Amino acid sequence: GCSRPLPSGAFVYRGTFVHSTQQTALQILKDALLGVDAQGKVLISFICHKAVFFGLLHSSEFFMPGLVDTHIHASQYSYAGTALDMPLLQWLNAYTFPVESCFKDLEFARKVYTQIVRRTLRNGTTTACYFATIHTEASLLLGQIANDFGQRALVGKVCMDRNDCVKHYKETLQDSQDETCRFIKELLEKKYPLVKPVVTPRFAPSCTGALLEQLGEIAKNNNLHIQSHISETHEEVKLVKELFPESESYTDVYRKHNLLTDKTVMAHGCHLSDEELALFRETGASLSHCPNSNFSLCSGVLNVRNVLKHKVKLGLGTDVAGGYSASMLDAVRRALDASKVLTIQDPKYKTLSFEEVFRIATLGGSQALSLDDQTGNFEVGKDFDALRINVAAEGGPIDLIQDEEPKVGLNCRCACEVSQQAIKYGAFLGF
Ligand SMILES: Nc1nc2[nH]cnc2c(=O)[nH]1
Ligand SMILES: [Zn+2]
Repeated sequence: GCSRPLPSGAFVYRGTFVHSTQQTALQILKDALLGVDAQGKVLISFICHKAVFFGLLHSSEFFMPGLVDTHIHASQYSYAGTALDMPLLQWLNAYTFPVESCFKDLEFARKVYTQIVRRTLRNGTTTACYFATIHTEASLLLGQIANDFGQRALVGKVCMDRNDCVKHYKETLQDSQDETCRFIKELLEKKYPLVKPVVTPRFAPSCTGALLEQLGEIAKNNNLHIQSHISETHEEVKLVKELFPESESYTDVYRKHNLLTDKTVMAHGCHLSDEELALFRETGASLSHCPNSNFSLCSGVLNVRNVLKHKVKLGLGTDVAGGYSASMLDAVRRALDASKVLTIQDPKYKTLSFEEVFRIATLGGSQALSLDDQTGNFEVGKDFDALRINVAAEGGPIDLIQDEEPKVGLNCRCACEVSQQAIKYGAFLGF
């Protein structure tokens, strides 16, 4: 509070802050104050009016929480925007596995991983949950690059011991298990403050039951995050039914192998049943909605309203390169489009609002990754993990009509103020 003096090294920002809370999908705080301590933690937010030293924002600027990409394949960036002419299972065999096998070459890996970390940061992604490839050394390198650039990241060495089509791009059960343990151990030993390993079975069709079992054990014994894919296409769901006939559902396959925990994030989930969503809710596992990928590969349309109704944690993901854009701003737009498609099909479907999608892209993502004690909004005690947006930046992508003295009756917008229009259109939709 204000009665206590600010600790040394603390800094107070004054200006407009935009973020989400559990109660309010989009809160806009004008002329507010936020204190940050020397460790970068939010110390006070929007209460104290007595502090003296300010970082003063221009009236065309605002702070918002860093965007959280809950699902992105760093290794697929080199062909983003190409090769989207096939459904998922063919696409994996024709393009993805051959490219991912190239990450045996560390110099190629360094080039692509440096580009994707730099690009996602430039797009405002301060937290990313990455798939790498099956290669331990290259996956460790991705962790190092994220750390060097200061991005918060979960990094997964991909595990797969089943692949009939691109035969050289798979591991033995033993190698997958041993290399996963080595990857986890070596990454943790680096003690990167923002980078952690995530146990990463590619998806059920790429893994034997024995491997899924081992990975569930490893995650449990080390209290680690888990990521994979689920129920992205109908064809994939059918394949999982054939490969795991003893399981009641796709979700049951992961649950049986202890891969559904409150630190699990599963990409897609377009075709999950209500019973499966109930399993997500019970276990605390979350979903990553990747609309660009779902449209680009014609996979399906996630019913976000139904996911939220089941109180399943939900974040947004780019899913590069199934999704062609590495920008979370694109994911926000595509999520709105996906919701509108459902409303077109059924006018009774309640379309997601911009505000709700903003929350899913920030706070929702942090909850989906169980990192909401550190990031996602500007609550006291969290890291000050923020983007400073200037809607009137020189050479920026939008135009705000300038009128220093808006005339009553004319619907003029003044660029000198961060209006609702500037936030929605300027910062998210107008690019
Ligand atoms: N979109 C997508 N789905 C997958 N399912 C298994 N692997 C992948 C992948 O690399 N991309
Ligand atoms: Zn994916």
